[in-house]
Parts: sequence; C-alpha cells; structure tokens
Amino acid sequence: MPDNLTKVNFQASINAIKSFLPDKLQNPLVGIVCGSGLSGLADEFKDKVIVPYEEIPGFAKSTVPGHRSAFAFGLLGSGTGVPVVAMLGRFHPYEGHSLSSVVYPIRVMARLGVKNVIITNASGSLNSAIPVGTIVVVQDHLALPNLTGMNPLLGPQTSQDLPRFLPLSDAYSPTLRRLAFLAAHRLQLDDSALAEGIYAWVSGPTYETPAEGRLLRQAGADVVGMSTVPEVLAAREEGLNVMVLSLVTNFVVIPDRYRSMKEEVKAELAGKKVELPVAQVVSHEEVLAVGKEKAGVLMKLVESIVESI
Ligand SMILES: O=P(O)(O)O[C@@H]1C[C@H](O)[C@@H](CO)O1
Ligand code: HPA
Repeated sequence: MPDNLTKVNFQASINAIKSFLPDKLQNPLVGIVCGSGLSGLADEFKDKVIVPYEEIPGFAKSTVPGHRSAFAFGLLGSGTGVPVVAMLGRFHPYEGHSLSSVVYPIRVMARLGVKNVIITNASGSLNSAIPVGTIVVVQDHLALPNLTGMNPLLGPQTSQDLPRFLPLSDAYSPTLRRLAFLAAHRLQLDDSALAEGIYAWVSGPTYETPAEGRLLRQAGADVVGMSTVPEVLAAREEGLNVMVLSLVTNFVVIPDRYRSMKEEVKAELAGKKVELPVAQVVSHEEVLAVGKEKAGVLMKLVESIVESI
C-alpha cells in the first residue's frame, strides 16, 4: 500500500465497505479495535455483518495468530443497540506494515462516522500491583519509538484539515475513562479487575530483555505492548475520543538482581554443585490463552461502556 494515502483511496475503501452494509449499519458511532486473542469482543453484536479486509481496497492482511482480518459491523447493547464497528485483527509495524497502513483502518472508521474508539490490546505487566488478568484503563503512554522517529504522523499530512502539531496531553479521554469505571461498578466487577496505568509502546516482535523491562518500569510505565499507540495518534488526529483497555497477559521478567556467572564458576571451582539459572520466558501462546479466558469480561465491559456513551 502506498504510504501517501489519498482521498481516492479512502473513497474506494469506504465504497467497498458500504456495499456490504444495510442502512442501519452504514454509520457506526463507536469503533472497537480487538487486541490479540480478543476478536470475541464482537460475539454479542446483533445483525452482524463481516467485511473481510481482503475485500477492501487499501487494506493489508493481519498475519498474527489470534488476529482475524475483518471488520465486524453490528448493533451493540440493549434495545435497538448502538451501531458499532470492530476491527477483528489489527496491523503491527513488526509484521512489515508501514505505519500509515497500521493506522489506515482508524482513519477509515473516522470517515464512516465513528466518534469514539475503544482500543484493546494484550500487554505485559511491569508493575507488581497489576497482576495477570487485570484490565488496565490506560491514562497515558510512553512511546520511545515516537520520540525517536517512528511516528505515524511523520510525513505529508493525510488532509490539510487535520492539525500539523497534535497535542497529546489530552489523548486518553477522561469522559470515556470515567465511563469504564462506572461500567465496572454496574457489572459488579471485583475492585481488582480494573486498574489504571501507563502503556509503553515497543516495536516488537521481540519481548523485552530484563534490562529493557526495568528501563520502562523506571521510566514510569505500568504495562508494555507492541500496538495501540500508532492507532491512538491517528485517532486523535482525526478528532476521535479515545479509550484504551489493556489486558495484562503476562509479567515482564525483571529479576531483582542478576546471578553472577563469575561467582557461580568460582563456587564450582571450589567444589560446590552449581545449577545454571533457567530464565522464565513469555510466549504468544500464553498471551492468547489469557485473552481467551478474559475476553468475556472485556466484552461485557465494552458493551456496558458503549451503552453509556
Ligand atoms: O495486538 P496486541 O497488542 O493485542 O498484541 C500483543 C502484542 C503483540 O502483537 C503480541 C505479543 O504476544 O500480543
Ligand atoms: N511485552 C510486549 N508486548 C506484549 C507483552 C509483553 O510482555 N505481552 C503481550 N504483549
């Protein structure tokens, strides 16, 4: 896909999408991005219509296990329901997609009428007070790639109507974050089910070394993941209200201290029996398993938030 997207691309994408949709689904108000293992968030949509990305000009294909490659349109919530659209699968820069391809679906959703976007992801916890299974309502982000030149808003502007210099001090909507905690209360979720924190974006696809995890923690991040921030930037540029819900799927391994191999060998030479350390490692399978286990709670939460927007 070309990096400089034009209005023609948008129109072609939108025409293709709309050709699948009945009138009542043509203008969704809320967009939902499903993170790793979280495509089940669309299971409750009424009158659901699936639009595969491969049918939409300008769209890439998601290659990550646990990510489908389609939009789901439908009505969510009680009564007639709110028209919504969910991305069943997203694009990550580590798959080889350009940053403009990664955020293209967000820009398309904005042009379909979406005003509020709920972005979900799977993340690793850097904070011992935020255990696996917690849903973190993101307050702010820390994006080293953005600060060092990997920013989806770099380059010619998608439209002259959009701001050139985008402020990010208000990126995570207080209105939507409030609705998340009120929804958790309505659903009688345990107090520990929902936490707040700062999301660090890394490019991946490698998980962090212990030293990198420690750096991010010391810099103030609570969770770390490989997505979301480019989408947040594009959504804010498009004028959307943004909420991010991050499901903690694993702890980032950060030992209090390193075992010294030099000391181990000295001990061995002195006749002591030495066992080499076996590092704990994280896997994408673990990430998907927690996503599967918690998708139901996240789905109820998203539904309740959408009803109250
Ligand atoms: O798309 P998300 O951010 O939910 O997926 C996370 C980050 C990586 O893509 C993957 C690593 O396990 O899960
Ligand atoms: N690090 C980065 N991204 C992730 C992690 C992690 O530990 N878990 C899920 N996505």
